[in-house]
Amino acid sequence: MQTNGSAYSTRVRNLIYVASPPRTGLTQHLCEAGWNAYIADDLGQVTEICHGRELSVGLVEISDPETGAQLLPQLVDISGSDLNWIALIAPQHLQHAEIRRAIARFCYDFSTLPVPFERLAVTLGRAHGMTELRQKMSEIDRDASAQFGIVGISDAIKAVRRSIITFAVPDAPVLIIGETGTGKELTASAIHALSRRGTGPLVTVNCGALPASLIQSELFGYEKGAFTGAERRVIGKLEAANTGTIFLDEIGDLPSEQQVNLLRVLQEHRVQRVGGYAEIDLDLRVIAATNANLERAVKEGRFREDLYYRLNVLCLTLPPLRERIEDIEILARHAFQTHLHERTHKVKDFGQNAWKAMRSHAWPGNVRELINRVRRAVITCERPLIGANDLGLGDLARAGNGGSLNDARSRAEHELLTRILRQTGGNVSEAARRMDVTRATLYRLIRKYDINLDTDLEASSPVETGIQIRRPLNGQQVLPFDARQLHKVR
Ligand SMILES: Nc1ncnc2c1ncn2[C@@H]1O[C@H](COP(=O)(O)OP(=O)(O)OP(=O)(O)O)[C@@H](O)[C@H]1O
Repeated sequence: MQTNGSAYSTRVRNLIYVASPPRTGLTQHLCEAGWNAYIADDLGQVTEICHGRELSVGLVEISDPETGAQLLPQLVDISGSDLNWIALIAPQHLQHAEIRRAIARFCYDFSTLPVPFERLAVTLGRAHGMTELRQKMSEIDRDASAQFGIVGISDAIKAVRRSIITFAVPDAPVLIIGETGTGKELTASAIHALSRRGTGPLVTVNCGALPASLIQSELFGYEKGAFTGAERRVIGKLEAANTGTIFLDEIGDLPSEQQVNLLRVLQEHRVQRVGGYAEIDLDLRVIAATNANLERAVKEGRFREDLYYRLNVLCLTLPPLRERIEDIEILARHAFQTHLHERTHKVKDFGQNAWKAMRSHAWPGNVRELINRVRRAVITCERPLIGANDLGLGDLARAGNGGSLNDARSRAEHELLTRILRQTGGNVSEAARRMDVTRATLYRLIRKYDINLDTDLEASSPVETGIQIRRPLNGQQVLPFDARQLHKVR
């Protein structure tokens, strides 16, 4: 039921009034004071009313302290945390500790019955004002916290955004260090876009995804007839990045022979196509990224020291998501909004246990994993609130702290799995052989870590034959995610 009071007010203020039965006098007052009051007497009606409406205040009458204490968290779960609840309660019921606790935890305010409407009107007005203020603040926060498409409010991510601005000005090489999915490519794109080369190309090469035999021609290009099958001249990635930026992802995986060649290009600013004689002048900036410990690779002789120092002029480290838990909510909300148009049901927010699970999860796949989990939940969740199960984190809603031995094992397992899958270009049979597990186990791990072979191994090259997963693994829809928020050429 709805009572409409918009004739008395220039601005519409929507309120939900939960009572069984509703007080006729009160609904009339609400109407006269300019409230659109939606009246509900059970949770089903609350769900229906809350869906798709901009409500600012909830008014709930507690007729029994015990059921009331259970009702309040359910109301907040249905309405989402943006709505301010005000409890109306008889004074004697306030003797029950349970209901006092629930009101303190889940309500914006309360009034004891009978309540003069003038007083209640003030409380309602304040609650409405607070909701509006919060919405405005979150809009402002959202804008400020998403500069260059890099969302986050933690000190660490703020420092990253400051570094991006600083590093965009000079033309010096940048080395970005961070685990998989922490936003290395996004950061490189932002530096490029802000730099004087921003109108030039940004070319990405995933050094870990290319077999050694192909890297040379991929980077340097080749002339017609340079080798069997070279039927025409092909421009390499370095040449394609001329006047712009080349982003060398997974630089630690570059084979040593190519490390020498790259070093020469960086020193001489010139490139020679395979099978060609001409030296082509290059004017480009290099941004490299690694999720491996390059210093250790240098010490162990796997990575050239001179190349390391040439690349590591400006260095930026991206912290893993588990070390900046304060970013989880804003990132999840950002992913939720981004993919809301894909929802198939009435999903409108995250439930309490989803937040709990997200805070407990170790996020071995970092922001990429979070985006993919939220996206999948938005599409598949059939209820108004996304739960931990919809995110595939059901177990964590009950336990987990991110720092346990199991979490560490999971991280190591995930890292190895992604690396091998990249190296094999997504070839499951080959990856299973290298990891010494059966294909069934590999499929299980891929599902466990929510790895999407179409997008998570984006730059992988399908050079090796064998079974390539291009279809859903568990009967669910494949959810590709477009990482390219800023322009680039692959
Ligand atoms: N702070 C952030 N805000 C918004 N989106 C982010 C953020 N960090 C990462 N992402 C998104 O997460 C996904 C993974 O990011 P990106 O590809 O830049 O990570 P990466 O560190 O380069 O990963 P990998 O090492 O696996 O290549 C992308 O979709 C990117 O847009």
